[in-house]
Amino acid sequence: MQPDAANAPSRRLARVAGHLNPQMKEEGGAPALRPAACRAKGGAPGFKVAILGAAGGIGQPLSLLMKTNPLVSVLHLYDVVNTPGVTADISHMDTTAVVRGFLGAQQLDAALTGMDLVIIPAGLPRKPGMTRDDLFNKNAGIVRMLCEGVARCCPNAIVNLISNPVNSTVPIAAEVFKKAGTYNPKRLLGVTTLDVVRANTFVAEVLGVDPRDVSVPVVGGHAGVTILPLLSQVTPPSSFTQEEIKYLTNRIQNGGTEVVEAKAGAGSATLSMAFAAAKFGDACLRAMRGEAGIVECSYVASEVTELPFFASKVRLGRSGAEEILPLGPLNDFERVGLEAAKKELSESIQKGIAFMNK
Ligand SMILES: NC(=O)C1=CN([C@@H]2O[C@H](COP(=O)(O)OP(=O)(O)OC[C@H]3O[C@@H](n4cnc5c(N)ncnc54)[C@H](O)[C@@H]3O)[C@@H](O)[C@H]2O)C=CC1
Ligand SMILES: O=C([O-])CC(=O)C(=O)O
Repeated sequence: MQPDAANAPSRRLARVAGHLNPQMKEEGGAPALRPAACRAKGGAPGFKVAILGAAGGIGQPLSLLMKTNPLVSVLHLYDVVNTPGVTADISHMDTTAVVRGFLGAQQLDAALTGMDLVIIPAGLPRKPGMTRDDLFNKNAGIVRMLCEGVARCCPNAIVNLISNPVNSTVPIAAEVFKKAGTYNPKRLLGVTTLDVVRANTFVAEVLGVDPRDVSVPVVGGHAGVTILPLLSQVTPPSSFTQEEIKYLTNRIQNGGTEVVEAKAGAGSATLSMAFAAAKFGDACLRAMRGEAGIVECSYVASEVTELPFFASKVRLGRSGAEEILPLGPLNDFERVGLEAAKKELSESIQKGIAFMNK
């Protein structure tokens, strides 16, 4: 080898070094790679996904799981703390997605620009003794600010909203998008997948079968009595005693509280939630790619009941929630549950809308 050649900077290394994110370095963070220059070689281009609240209890394992998703080509990790470390760590995983970190409000727009899917687990979690609604005062403002960013920078992105109280934060997000003139109800999806994941698990335990073979529709909303599992519609078709129905309904409705109490002040469900959000995010991406027949439960703008938002089965497509499926036949127990769910949901929806219009 010529001495000159040995001393010349490697073109390949220069390419990587040249793509350090100077903003992250200025703020004392670890360097990150610019996505545009670092597209996966050979594979399909994939989707650009942002996670807002990526350094949190849900955000970190969710970032890890989305980094393993082959449909993701670029993964933007945004938070107001700790993204340099999380980004450096996750970026070393030898999977396709290129990871880039963004820290603090001044980098929100850069995090969101060009995104196809935005997943939002930012906000405070519950402690024992709190309801999800007790999080409203803190999380409403966070969701508003982040959704204003979505409206500015990626108005056509599909949004998966996790931050609690979901029953109110989804209406808040809808109002933000309406005010910005970017609202498309198909693109705003409240994540209730954890309720379905729990329902599948608990029902499978009772039936003594593999939870992967069980599918329980869970409708209504995402808090207490608004979480309404439709055990009469479980697949494969299964019958339950009245005692089993009461036990399962109660356990599914209070699954979040079960975890909050077990964690005894250290937060709420994070790992199972990350699993559920990754599952739902993957379903959205597959639908956006054109895969047909993808049906998931989600809390969306809806005409299934008289309420403006309701969780039910939705058919996902290229543009998000393309069809809201009807509830199907309910038994007497479920009809009573539906009335209780609607009463509480109505108040939570109004609270969200009022927050945006005060
Ligand atoms: N939809 C659902 O099924 C579930 C929802 N949740 C909700 O998800 C939320 C997050 O829970 P955890 O991850 O356990 O909380 P966490 O406190 O561990 O993480 C939240 C993260 O959000 C970040 N954050 C705060 N303000 C922000 C802002 N303005 N912009 C960007 N990031 C910001 C924090 O810095 C933190 O890293 C909570 O509201 C919780 O109630 C939790 C479990 C299930
Ligand atoms: O219970 C909480 O506060 C978190 C949550 O939404 C859940 O685990 O379902």
